[in-house]
Amino acid sequence: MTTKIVVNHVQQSFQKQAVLCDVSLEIGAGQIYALLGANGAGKTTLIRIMTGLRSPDAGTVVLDRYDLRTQLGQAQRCFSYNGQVASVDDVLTGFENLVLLARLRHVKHARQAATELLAQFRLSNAAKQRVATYSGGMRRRLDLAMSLVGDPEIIFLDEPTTGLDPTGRDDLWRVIRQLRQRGKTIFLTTQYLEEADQLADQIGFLRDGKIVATGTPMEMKRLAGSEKLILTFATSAARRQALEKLLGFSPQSDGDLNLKIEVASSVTTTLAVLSTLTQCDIQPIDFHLAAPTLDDVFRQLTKVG
Ligand SMILES: Nc1ncnc2c1ncn2[C@@H]1O[C@H](COP(=O)(O)OP(=O)(O)OP(=O)(O)O)[C@@H](O)[C@H]1O
Repeated sequence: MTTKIVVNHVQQSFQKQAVLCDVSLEIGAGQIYALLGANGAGKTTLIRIMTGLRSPDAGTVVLDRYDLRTQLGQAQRCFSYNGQVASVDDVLTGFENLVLLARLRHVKHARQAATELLAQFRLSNAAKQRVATYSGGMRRRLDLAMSLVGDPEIIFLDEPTTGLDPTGRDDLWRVIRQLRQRGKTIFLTTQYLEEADQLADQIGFLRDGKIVATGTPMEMKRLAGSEKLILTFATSAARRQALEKLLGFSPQSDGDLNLKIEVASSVTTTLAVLSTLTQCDIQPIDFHLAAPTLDDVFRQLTKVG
């Protein structure tokens, strides 16, 4: 796989306060990379550096083979940046916004390109409406459509679904997945674990100015440990009794009525646990397997760090 984005040992401080200490990452062509981090972790700072809007104190960024320090002009032609603040003009219609930008970017057949983008983002019916009348979700979709004018290879999205309702968010996720299917390379920042889980091929956790963990959503979840078998009992007395009988499985109490058991091999352990309980005539009223979530990874990273 060709590498599209390389960030090498980037550092950035503001008033002697280090925000990015040493950030390196690589993203392959056609991949979605989600950078996760809490408020103020430095996500926007990194995206601004990766798009040439800010020069870092140290380190380099290469986009599609172009080093931003020396080839910013060439690099700018291959990416688009969609920031947290919408870049659309309220007074113009959706169509006019797109045509204007297409002409500024010297796109041939600007009107046709605008019409196609409106259709792709399910905005054809609103094409002739002023943007001031659009809902938040429609504005965000138009904003994303704007960032695709000129058909860039690399797309940067800074917290793309912040402020959207669940329908607007699902819409945007669908569009982002379609872009990936068309071979676009996407770097997005998010505070939402679920968003990273749903969209990303690679996830990076930014904390204390560093990427403290990186991997696929599956690898990240493995970092949080194995699956857990959750057993629920009708009374706390039954739960206590079960706890004594299951000591060999290292059960942990989880609330008043639940027991939690880590299972390396889910089927074998679940069968063994249930068979032990049956032999002792103890019946749980419910049981289920819980896969680790990215929340667990966050907790794990906080514990380790
Ligand atoms: N131009 C600047 N001058 C001084 N401090 C700055 C500047 N830009 C960012 N910072 C500081 O750097 C830190 C990281 O900010 P940044 O906006 O990159 O975080 P973020 O992870 O994007 O946060 P959020 O999720 O809230 O958008 C913050 O403490 C912020 O106040």
